[in-house]
Amino acid sequence: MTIAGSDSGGGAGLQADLKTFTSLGVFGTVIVTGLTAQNTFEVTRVMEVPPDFIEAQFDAVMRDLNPRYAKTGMLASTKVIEAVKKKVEEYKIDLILDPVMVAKSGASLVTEDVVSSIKSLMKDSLIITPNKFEAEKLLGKKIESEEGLKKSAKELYEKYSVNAVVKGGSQFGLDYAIIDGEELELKGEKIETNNTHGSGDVFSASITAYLAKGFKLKDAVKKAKEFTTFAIKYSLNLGKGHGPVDPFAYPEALIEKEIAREELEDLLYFIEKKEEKTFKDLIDENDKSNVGYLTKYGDFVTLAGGIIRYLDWLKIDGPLLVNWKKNDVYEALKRSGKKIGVIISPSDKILSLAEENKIKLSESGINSDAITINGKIILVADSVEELKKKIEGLK
Ligand SMILES: Cc1ncc(COP(=O)(O)O)c(N)n1
Repeated sequence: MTIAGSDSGGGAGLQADLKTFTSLGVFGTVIVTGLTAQNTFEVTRVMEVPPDFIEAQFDAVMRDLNPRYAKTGMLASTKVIEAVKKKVEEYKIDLILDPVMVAKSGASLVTEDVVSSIKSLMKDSLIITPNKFEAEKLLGKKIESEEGLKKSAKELYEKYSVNAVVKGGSQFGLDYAIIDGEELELKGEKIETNNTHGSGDVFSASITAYLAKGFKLKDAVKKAKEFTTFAIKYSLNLGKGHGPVDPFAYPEALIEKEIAREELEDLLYFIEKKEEKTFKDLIDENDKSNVGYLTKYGDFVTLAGGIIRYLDWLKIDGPLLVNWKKNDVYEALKRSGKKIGVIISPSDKILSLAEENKIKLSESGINSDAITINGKIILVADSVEELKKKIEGLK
């Protein structure tokens, strides 16, 4: 469950939470605490949901769907926090408290000073996930170094008897957690991007989802860090301000691998059944893994054996492998920015097509149909259909 505000821009708030839950295969329920008129660079208005209506939402959800874990997002005022506190205690919900105060755009999301009421909610929480700025507010002091960040997690843990993960953001490039007294340093790949709108929401929502899936808190936090890093790595360049992170990047990468598999199977069937004659002389027996597909998430799918000659036939020598070995096909796809490729031996036909400018052959891969690497030619395309046409053109 998420207890959060709506972001009209779609990148943060309950929208980010629900996308995260869905991406991780968890069904999400929603207690809307407020509405924001917001985009990637500004929050023009915040409207609170009346506390009795917040309570009514809790009652409706808990009477029927009864989620065990909930995360908080924007809790705009003391009244809102009090209503949430009452219901979280009544229903004994395990709370992941994300003390959201300011949007990435710099605009305040709370209509008054809510620090002291957030502190009272901390006591009801399983874990809190402040960023550096929020931790400073909660502790009433500045965090200026990595050491200070580490200390702040410890202080929150000791002072409020609550597990804490303090997010260092791009300033520190790492997060510190104290969970059941144990220190944990969370370091992800450093990603240079301004598009981080919603990153905090995705982190707390993914902790919640992993807990709901049965992971222990420490593992849920570690996995959430990976999930969030991926969402930031493939964030979307939308809007004029901080573009949104993409919680769908994770399942999309898995789907892309499956599409790669299907596309390769389609290509191989085509070569085996329809273009055996064209291809027979173009296949070099010594080339293994001579077909491949590069997804937009950087996964390279290939065949262990590739297309081979067996007696008088062409045969497909599986199995399909992901990120097993990066070879000349991978290199050609990287250079050209294309998706699918196959290695062929230089033939008179392809060389004359290149001379006539019917096929663009290059080493650099720029705007090319085929790339030359180590004396080989890799025919590349954006889709299997396009590659089939290119293969037909080699007759
Ligand atoms: C409704 C709502 N909830 C949370 C955030 C925080 O997200 P961010 O800090 O990434 O802007 C937000 N901007 N809007």
